[in-house]
Amino acid sequence: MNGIKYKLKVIECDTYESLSKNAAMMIVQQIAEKPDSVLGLSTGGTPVGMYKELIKLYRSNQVNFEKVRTFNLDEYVGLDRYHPQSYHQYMYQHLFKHVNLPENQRFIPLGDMDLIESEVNDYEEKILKNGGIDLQILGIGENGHIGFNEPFTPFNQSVHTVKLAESTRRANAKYFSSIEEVPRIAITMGIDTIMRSQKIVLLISGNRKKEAFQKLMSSHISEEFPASILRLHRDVTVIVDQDALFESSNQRQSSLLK
Ligand SMILES: O=P(O)(O)OC[C@H]1O[C@](O)(CO)[C@@H](O)[C@@H]1O
Repeated sequence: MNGIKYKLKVIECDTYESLSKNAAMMIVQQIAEKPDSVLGLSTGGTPVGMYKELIKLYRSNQVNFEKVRTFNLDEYVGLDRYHPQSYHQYMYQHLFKHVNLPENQRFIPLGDMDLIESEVNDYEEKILKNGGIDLQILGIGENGHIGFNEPFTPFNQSVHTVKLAESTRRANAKYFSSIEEVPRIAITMGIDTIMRSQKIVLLISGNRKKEAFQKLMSSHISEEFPASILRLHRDVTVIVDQDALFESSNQRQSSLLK
């Protein structure tokens, strides 16, 4: 990072389907250019459509994962890899079981409580040993978190454990039977790990993310809003759908008409 603020490239999509297709195509293009690419992957609701598109593209022979390596951003601490809400299971269900990505080329941090201390160092080291991330896919939390880097996480952190914000636990409670079941701690790539990726693609979808998108575009950089650091990365593409745009197309239309 050299302190220079870069312009974020923004792709506005009419629908979530179009956002998902655009994101999947960026991955396909990356793998076409570099078949042994290292991809950084994210979970949550937003990239589900992107994974569906990737599977379709794989089935129609438009992408080959044979040499690809993947590193996921984060995992809950306290859920083992077989827990249905673990990100290990998420990745298996939404992508890995459908494509030809060899098992020993997929990496997700381990959330097992007894392994967590060594995992923090091991995971960062594995990313470095694989040459770093070529293309990192990100989602964003309503509070601006990327990975599980909650507001006020120091920008210079590598892989670490984090106490989840209550708002994040509430947002993710829909995947569990009750909020009490949502883990309180997670392991995540740090902001520094993310910023070392060659390219970053940030997906922003839905009404709930309007404010986050607006703050991101305001260009003020602060640890209070973790995603604001992306301004200091030279190659970030934000793919946003209509629902998350802070001005609805009607509003834009009427301001054009004035
Ligand atoms: O897409 P969602 O479900 O809103 O999640 C937003 C972000 O929060 C996380 O679930 C926490 O890491 C990310 O994986 C995701 O990018």
